[in-house]
Amino acid sequence: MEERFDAVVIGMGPGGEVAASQLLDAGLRVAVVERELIGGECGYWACIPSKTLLRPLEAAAEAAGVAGLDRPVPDWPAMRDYRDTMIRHLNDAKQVAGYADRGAEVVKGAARVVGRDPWVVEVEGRRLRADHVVVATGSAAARPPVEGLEEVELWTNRQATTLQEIPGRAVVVGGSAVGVEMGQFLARMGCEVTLVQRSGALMNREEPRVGELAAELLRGDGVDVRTGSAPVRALRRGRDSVLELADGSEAVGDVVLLAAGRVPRVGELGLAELGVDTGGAGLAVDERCRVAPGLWAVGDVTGTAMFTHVAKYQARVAAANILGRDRTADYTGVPRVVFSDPEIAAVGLTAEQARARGLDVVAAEVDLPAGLARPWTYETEPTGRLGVLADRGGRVLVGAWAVAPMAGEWIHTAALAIREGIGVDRLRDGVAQFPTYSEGYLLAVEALDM
Ligand SMILES: Cc1cc2nc3c(=O)[nH]c(=O)nc-3n(C[C@H](O)[C@H](O)[C@H](O)COP(=O)(O)OP(=O)(O)OC[C@H]3O[C@@H](n4cnc5c(N)ncnc54)[C@H](O)[C@@H]3O)c2cc1C
Ligand SMILES: NC(=O)c1ccc[n+]([C@@H]2O[C@H](COP(=O)([O-])OP(=O)(O)OC[C@H]3O[C@@H](n4cnc5c(N)ncnc54)[C@H](O)[C@@H]3O)[C@@H](O)[C@H]2O)c1
Repeated sequence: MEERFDAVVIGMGPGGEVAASQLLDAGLRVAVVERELIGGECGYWACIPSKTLLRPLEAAAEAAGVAGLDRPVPDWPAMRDYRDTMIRHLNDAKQVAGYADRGAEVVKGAARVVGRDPWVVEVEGRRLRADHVVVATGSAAARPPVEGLEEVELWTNRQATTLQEIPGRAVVVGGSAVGVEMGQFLARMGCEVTLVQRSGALMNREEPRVGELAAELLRGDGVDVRTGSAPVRALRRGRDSVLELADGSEAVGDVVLLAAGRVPRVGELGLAELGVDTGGAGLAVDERCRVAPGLWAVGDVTGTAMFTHVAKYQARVAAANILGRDRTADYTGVPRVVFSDPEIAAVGLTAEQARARGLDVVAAEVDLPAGLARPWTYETEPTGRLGVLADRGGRVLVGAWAVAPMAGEWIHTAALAIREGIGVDRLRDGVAQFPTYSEGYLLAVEALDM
C-alpha cells in the first residue's frame, strides 16, 4: 500500500531540515526520511564538532597573545565533554520527536526512489508516494585511489571529529578546509602532524597567496606541510601507518586522516534506474534546484559549493518553488571560511577565475597591522592580511580574502559588496567603526590602482 504525501524529504542534514521546515510551516503533508541522525553530517561529524573543538585552542592562543595573560592549558576531557554535548551524544531522539510534533511523518531508514510519475520512495518496506521529492543526502569523505589504504589506521572526518584520545602522530591527506582545520587542531593538541597536499599550494581553489599564508600558519603550529605530493601506496609497519609519497618520501603516523574532498551521496538512491542523469559530479540541478519535474536536490549532493550555508540556501530556493513561488539561486558573493586561528576567509572570484571570465581585474593586498589600530589593541604581535580584487570596467569588487582574527565575521562586508555590486568609489566613501578590522577595507580599496 502506498502512503501519500505532498513532499518527501530524503536526508535530514541542514539542507533537508530547512526544506522540511519550510514545507511543514506552509502546511504541507511531509514525510522526512533519515538513515542515520537528524542533523546530518554537519551536526554530528563536521561543522559543529570541528568548530567546537577548535574554539578553545583559538581562545588559548588569544589569551597568550595579549599583554598580562598566560596561555591557558587545554583540558582535553572537558573539551571532549563539551564536544559530546554539542553533538548530542550522537542521539537525535529530540529531533525525531520535534519533527513528529510539527506534523511530519518521520521515517528512519535508507530511502530509495522506486517510482516516477508519480514519485515513490521506498524505506524499510514502506512506499511513500509524493508530488515532490527533495533529495538532500549530502556527501561522504572521498577515498583516494591509493594501493594498500585498507592496511593503515584510516580516519575520515567522522573519526577525527569524534575522537576520544589525541593520537601521537597523524598524517593528513589533503590541504584544504578539512585538512587545515583538523591539521591545526591536532597539532595544537600536541599531535605530530604531517600534511600531504597533492596540489602545489594549500587551499588550491583560493588565491595562491591564501595558500601561502595557510602553510605559514600551519608551519607555525609545527605541522610538516608537504605540498605537490600525494600518496601512492599505504602500508603498515608495526604500529606505524605509512604513506609512500609520489616524490619518493614517506609520511608516518599512528593514524591517516582523509581530507581529500567529498563524494555526493547519489548512487544508492536508485535514480539512474528511473532515467535521472546521475553521471556528473553530483545530482545536476537547474537554477531552481530542480532535477526533474517534482524532483529537487539541495546541499552537498548537488556538488555545488559544499557548505552548510549553501545547502540551507538551496533548500529555501527549492521550497519556495515547491510552494509555487518562483525563486532562482544566485551564488554570487557566498563566503568561504576556514575556522583556523587566525581565520581564513574568502569570497567571490580569484584573479584567475575573473580573467577566465574576461574581466580586466586589479588586486591589492594590505598588511592590517601596518595601517590599523585594532590589530594592536587585539594582540601584542599582530598579524592580518586582506586582499581585494576589483573589475576595472565595472569599478566593482569581484573578490576578497583575509587571513586575520575574526575574518569569518568581517568578510561579510566584502560578501555584501560583491553580491550587491557596491562600487569601489562607494566603498572608498565608507565609514567603518574605529578601531576595527573592518576599517581594513578602506585601506584595501584605496590601495587599488584604479
Ligand atoms: C570536517 C568538516 C567540517 C565542515 N565544516 C563546515 C563549516 O564549518 N561550515 C560549513 O558551511 N560547512 C562545513 N562543512 C561542510 C558541511 O558539513 C556540508 O556542506 C553540509 O553538511 C551539507 O549539508 P547537507 O544537508 O547537504 O548534507 P549532510 O549534512 O551530509 O546530511 C545528509 C543526510 O542525508 C542522510 N542520508 C544519506 N543518504 C540517505 C538515504 N538514502 N536515505 C535517508 N537518508 C540519507 C545522511 O544520513 C545525512 O544525515 C564541513 C565538512 C566537513 C567534512
Ligand atoms: N569551514 C568550512 O566551511 C568547511 C570546513 C571543512 C570542510 N568544508 C567543506 O567540506 C568539503 C570537503 O572539504 P575537504 O577539505 O575535504 O575537500 P576539498 O575538496 O575542499 O579539498 C581537498 C584537498 O585535497 C587535495 N587532495 C585531493 N586528493 C588528494 C590526494 N590523493 N593526496 C593529497 N591531496 C589530495 C586537493 O588538492 C584539495 O586541496 C569542501 O567543500 C569544504 O568547503 C567546509
